[in-house]
Amino acid sequence: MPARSPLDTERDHLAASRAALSAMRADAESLDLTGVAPNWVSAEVLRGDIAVRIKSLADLAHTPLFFGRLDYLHALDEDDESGNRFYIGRRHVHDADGDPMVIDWRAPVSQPFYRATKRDPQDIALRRRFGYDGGELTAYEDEHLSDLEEAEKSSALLQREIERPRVGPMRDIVATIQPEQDEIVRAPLSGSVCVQGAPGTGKTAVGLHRVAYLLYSHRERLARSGTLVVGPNRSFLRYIEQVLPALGEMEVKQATVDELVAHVEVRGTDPATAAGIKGDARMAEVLRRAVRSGLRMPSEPVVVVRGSRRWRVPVYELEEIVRELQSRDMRYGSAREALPQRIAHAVLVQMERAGEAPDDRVQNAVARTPAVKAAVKECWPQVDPAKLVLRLLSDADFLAEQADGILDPEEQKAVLWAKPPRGVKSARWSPADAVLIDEARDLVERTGSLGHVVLDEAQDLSPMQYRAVGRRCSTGSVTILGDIAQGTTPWATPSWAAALAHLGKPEAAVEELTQGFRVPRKVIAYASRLLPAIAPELSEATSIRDSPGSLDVRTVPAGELAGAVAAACARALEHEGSVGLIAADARVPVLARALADAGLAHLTPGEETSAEARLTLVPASLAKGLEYDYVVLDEPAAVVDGEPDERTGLRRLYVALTRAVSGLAIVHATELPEPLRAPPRSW
Ligand SMILES: Nc1ncnc2c1ncn2[C@@H]1O[C@H](COP(=O)(O)OP(=O)(O)OP(=O)(O)O)[C@@H](O)[C@H]1O
Repeated sequence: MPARSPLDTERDHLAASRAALSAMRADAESLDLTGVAPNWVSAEVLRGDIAVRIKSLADLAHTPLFFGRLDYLHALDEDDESGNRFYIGRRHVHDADGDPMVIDWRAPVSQPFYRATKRDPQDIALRRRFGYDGGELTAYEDEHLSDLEEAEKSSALLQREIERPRVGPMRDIVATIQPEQDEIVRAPLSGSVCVQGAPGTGKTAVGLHRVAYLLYSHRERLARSGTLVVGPNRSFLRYIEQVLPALGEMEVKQATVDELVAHVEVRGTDPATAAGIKGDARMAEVLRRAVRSGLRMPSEPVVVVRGSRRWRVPVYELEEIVRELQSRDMRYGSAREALPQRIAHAVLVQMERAGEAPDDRVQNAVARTPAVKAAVKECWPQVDPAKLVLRLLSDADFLAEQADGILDPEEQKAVLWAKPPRGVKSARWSPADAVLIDEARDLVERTGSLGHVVLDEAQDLSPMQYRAVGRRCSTGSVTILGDIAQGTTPWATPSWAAALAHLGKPEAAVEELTQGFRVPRKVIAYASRLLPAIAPELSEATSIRDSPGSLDVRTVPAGELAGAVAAACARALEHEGSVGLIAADARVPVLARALADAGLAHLTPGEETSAEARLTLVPASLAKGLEYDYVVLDEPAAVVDGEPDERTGLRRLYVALTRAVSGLAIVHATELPEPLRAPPRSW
């Protein structure tokens, strides 16, 4: 028999691991729950858990079960049967004896796969990467990390994975997480991390893998407290939603900031000035005052009648109770709940002095008497957060009182409704109003905190929005991902220090990612010409992609623009992979018609690209976070003009210029914005 090649041996291990995974699944499916759970509720919960486990044990034919191997120089544990060789994959697989066949990428033993270098081999003799074609193992590549003779070389498999055309939703990157990314992924749960990174440096990917890592390392704690990924809009969330399930994590919630604060129906918008003021952190103080504006000192004593006796709590004593509650760092609603008990306690003290021995039940009964209730209503009225904000935005005198010394008269005028609505239901609430209501709610009743929140495209939030996200992780931690240069709201944060302060996590470490995985060299160099105008403090991203990429800039006569753009899309579609046509929002209808005239069907963002439908028409306002193999960019000057000021316009353009994985074609009739006028460098 001919000797088996190393590749054959690895394929044997793959086949054996697959068989072991099927056995694990069969085991889970055959679990008999009869008599295990004490009641039907627990039985249902258990059944649900098992269904999730069965699903997570599915063997996805096209997803490699392992993508790497580590041979340690020394066995990690003398008694450990598994020795010093580990296969690294998306999930743990063990054989019938419980011995590991594949180790989860998140386990501590897997860490050197991502971090070990020749300079710091971390006790690794061999790191092997596997190449697959579909589900088939076709290649491997070795690095002998402890062999100083072996020259360091860049990995062709890694490069191939990074250059692979992208169709469909975002994929995981477990096989190729880079050392600087891995440090963020595996940062401890207790600390909050803020990542500044140029376009395509893997911020979103890193954030999602971090959640998966934290869930693995702190499963029970986070299962109880919950985890959440916050993204800029639904189409973005749809683009990333399959990454965590592919990593075996089905329970992570996703939401936009607007969805987090959806206490009222949002049907309106604000002019930029009003939105800016409503999003300003000073509004938190205005609301704090407004919530407390109904507090009054008691005007009459409380008289409680029980049997033949009357008990009287004098005004000065009631005042003391109210003052004491006011001085405490308590939510308005909790203090309101405590007040009747405090008054009842004062009655109880009198009863005890008179020789009675009342117990808790008596105190509760006294707290519920009409006299006590009336006093509470007078001194500490109930606050409905939406009604309060409604009043603040419609009643000029009330606003003036609450905003005195905080907002100047011009600012007050800007936030007041021109025509006050009749009630909460009929009001045309804007997104910024909903955030104000959320703040007011939190002043009344504490918002529950999750264990960990990932906030993506964080540069665009207003201070009030940061506060809304911050209270959802007040006792947990947060991963903040963003790029100051891509801030396109009028209130985009000027610095991460400011954002972190509003989030309530000023101590978070700020890390920077600079290696770009998406945008080819030629394209990122061209886009980076905008940096001095939009974020002079940031350094240009480097591209770790080998290919320089293609960059084509064409000028056409104004009357021919839409047709030339459609033709550029047709040319892009000749290549493999996805195509995104990005244009100023206002130009989308014209271009939709031009595509139809050219016989090109198109999708809208959020609709999944597939081998048959590969062209998406993307309004510039929705391009953030997305990527396409080929991008056709329509009329850059229109993208800039679509924004209220030039800096925001150039930032929007920077986002549009940095969505391409392989090639970018720019078609324009109007002169290009100044930094882009000189022709691109040839490579
Ligand atoms: N280590 C890696 N290996 C392979 N691909 C990677 C790696 N890191 C990132 N990528 C890929 O690079 C692309 C860009 O990543 P991602 O969208 O996370 O970047 P980003 O920094 O969030 O970009 P943007 O600022 O534009 O939102 C994605 O296709 C991602 O899968």
